[in-house]
Amino acid sequence: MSDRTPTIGVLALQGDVREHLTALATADALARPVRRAEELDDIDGLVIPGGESTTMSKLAGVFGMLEPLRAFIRAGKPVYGTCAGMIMVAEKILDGREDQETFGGVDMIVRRNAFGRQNESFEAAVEVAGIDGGPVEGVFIRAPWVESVGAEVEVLAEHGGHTVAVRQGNVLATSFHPELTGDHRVHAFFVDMVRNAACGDPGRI
Ligand SMILES: NC(=O)CC[C@H](N)C(=O)O
Repeated sequence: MSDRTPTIGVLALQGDVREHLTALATADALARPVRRAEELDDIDGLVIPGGESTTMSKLAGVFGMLEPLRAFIRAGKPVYGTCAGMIMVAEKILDGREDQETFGGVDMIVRRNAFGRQNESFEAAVEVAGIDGGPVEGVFIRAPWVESVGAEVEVLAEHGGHTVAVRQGNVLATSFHPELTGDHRVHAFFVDMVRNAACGDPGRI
């Protein structure tokens, strides 16, 4: 594991950017907002925040970020998507806008607003594989769930019989928002993924 403090960007096109910057800083990373493709060259990993994936997708197109982000993910740089960010790293979306583009990276089908129909917003204790110290408090806000995954995808957590956290190699995704609680263990887990990737170890769990 590298001792260097990793620099982690938060995609700042739309969504709860500030909360992720704070959580990453607490988890011992240098955190900075990223809005332009050139800024991807200076970061070791990227968080895609929660927000509204249709807007984020549209803005990514307008700002010329779709292809650079796809290349960033393909290059093996660690990426963590929360909620709308999870949708953005899915290969396929259900209940999305017809022309909604994603960055991809995780071979999964994600259903937008899946929990939202019954219940707009709720919190639940979620046991996440690889996160020690008991369940994390999952904040679900019009959250997606993972409908199905390909063979390369590890399911890390489920809630109510639905997959809510996954990892495929360098890409981590959760339906819920750990940045909205004071518990930054999921961010610390991601910072470790970034450290391990920076020293050439894919750091699979
Ligand atoms: N909290 C969230 O990020 C909500 C995601 C939102 N429902 C979407 O489809 O993008």
